[in-house]
Amino acid sequence: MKIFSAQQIKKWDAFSILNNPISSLQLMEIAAGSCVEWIIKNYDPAHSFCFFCGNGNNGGDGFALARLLYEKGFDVTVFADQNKKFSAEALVNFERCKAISGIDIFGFEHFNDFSFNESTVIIDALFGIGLNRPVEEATAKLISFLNDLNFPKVSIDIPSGLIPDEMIGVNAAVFKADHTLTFQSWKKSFFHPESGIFCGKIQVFDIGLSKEFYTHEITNDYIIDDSLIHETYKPRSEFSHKGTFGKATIVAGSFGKIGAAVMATKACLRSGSGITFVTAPNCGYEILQNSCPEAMFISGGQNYIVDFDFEENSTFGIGPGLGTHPGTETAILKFLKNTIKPVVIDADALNIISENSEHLKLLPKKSIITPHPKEFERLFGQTQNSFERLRLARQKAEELQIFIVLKDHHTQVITPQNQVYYNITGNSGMAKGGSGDALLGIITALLAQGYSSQHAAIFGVWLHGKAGDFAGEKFSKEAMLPSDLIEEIGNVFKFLAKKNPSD
Ligand SMILES: NC(=O)C1=CN([C@@H]2O[C@H](COP(=O)(O)OP(=O)(O)OC[C@H]3O[C@@H](n4cnc5c(N)ncnc54)[C@H](O)[C@@H]3O)[C@@H](O)[C@H]2O)[C@@H](O)CC1
Ligand SMILES: Nc1ncnc2c1ncn2[C@@H]1O[C@H](COP(=O)(O)OP(=O)(O)O)[C@@H](O)[C@H]1O
Ligand SMILES: [K+]
Repeated sequence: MKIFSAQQIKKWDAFSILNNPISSLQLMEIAAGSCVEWIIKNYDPAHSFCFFCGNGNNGGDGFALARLLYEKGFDVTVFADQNKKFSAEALVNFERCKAISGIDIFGFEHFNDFSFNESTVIIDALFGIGLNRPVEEATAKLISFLNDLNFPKVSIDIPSGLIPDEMIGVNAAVFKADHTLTFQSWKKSFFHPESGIFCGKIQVFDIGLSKEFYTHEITNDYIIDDSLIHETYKPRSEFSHKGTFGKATIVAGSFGKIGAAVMATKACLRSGSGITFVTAPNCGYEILQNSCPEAMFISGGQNYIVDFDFEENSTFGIGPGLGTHPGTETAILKFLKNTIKPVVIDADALNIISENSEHLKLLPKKSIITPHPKEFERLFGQTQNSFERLRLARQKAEELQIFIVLKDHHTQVITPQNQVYYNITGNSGMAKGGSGDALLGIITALLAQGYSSQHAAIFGVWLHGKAGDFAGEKFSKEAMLPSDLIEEIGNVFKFLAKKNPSD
């Protein structure tokens, strides 16, 4: 799914109104209607709703929603500033609310002495994607007051105070929602940790904006959604043999970190690799042979790797638990100097590369690197926030002609063509040592099976997150282990096969 900037979403609204038999007011009614449906499913009629509506169209959504909820029998109170000019649509919906005697409307100055009750739900319709300057002090006070209230909080379209495509200012006043009900598409700020933290759970409602605009409007930002994965996933042919699905070699482990090699190798085996090798130091021989009997062991040294062979037909995934011993460093750099085939690189292999910026030039074109934020910083330098980090990653992916998998809650896959694919699978149960090792194994297996670097990276992060979600459901986010995630990879493939109409 494409992601558009706020400016593009506004163009999309305008295009839909101009080219379809629908008015701005009708769109607002549809938007409010979709929120009503969600609210009815999630809150029983004993709840009372307090609306905080601004003067733009986000406020208009709020007034329309307040009226529709009232008509469904809910108790509704509205706060708004009648002294400021409303947008045309907001004014119509404000007047419609005002005409209903059962809806009380108060000025913002009364928020402090209003008595909220136990069943209150706060609806934030102060600002939407039209916010174009910092929130004024009085509104900031209101937002801070609302944030301190211990009631469920729902934002309409975007939490008020967030800027849709950019980093928020230091100490910016932002409404902190439990749920964000957004229209038509995700906004970029939902994905980034500094701003995404304000959104709670996100629901996206299709309000019927023009499909023609969606198809033709150009963007470089995408969500990795189920439909993209279905287009990417290649079911296995029954007329196949182990050679059909490639050779993968995991290069990992050192004394005390053989677990990293085990997890990467297991994830690689579970992700469909035809023939799997693991190059590790001898101290891991028995552990690896016992835990991953399907993989062939190749000795790379005694307690850490000091040498490994370049094998033309194999796809290499290098890094988990290697350590940064000078001997390992020499081996990694020698390997990179001798290979031109794309490789997958993580963890200590990235740390070795980051010691000298010249090493980056050794990365074969179309390689995939999978840094977490700290590894990214070691490789490419410090940035002030995740928006800046992404900008730098775009620049580096293009410069080096590699794919960067920037690991985060919403991992980003950055292509050499300057595209960004945001992942929306995965959960905090994966915030544990070992999850990254599994990701390296998964991506290596996909690359070995003939997926392009782009598809291996995109499919890999989605698969990893989805398996993490399945593991979280089974064991809880607290208790699930990266090993559980690896065991769930099979269920993700079953999920994909079931959704494939040919099966
Ligand atoms: N037909 C449409 O245009 C639709 C619009 N929709 C809603 O409309 C919203 C966008 O509406 P608008 O563009 O009117 O803008 P918003 O309602 O997001 O609010 C911004 C308004 O406040 C002003 N403003 C901006 N920053 C401010 C600040 N810091 N302090 C005080 N005032 C400030 C702006 O000049 C603008 O009038 C969307 O987020 C969505 O909720 C939806 O109803 C879907 C259909
Ligand atoms: N809160 C989270 N939500 C979603 N995914 C997460 C979260 N925390 C971690 N992950 C995922 O888990 C993996 C962790 O990788 P990494 O930090 O390299 O771990 P390690 O090297 O210890 O195995 C990444 O793929 C990351 O996206
Ligand atoms: K809002």
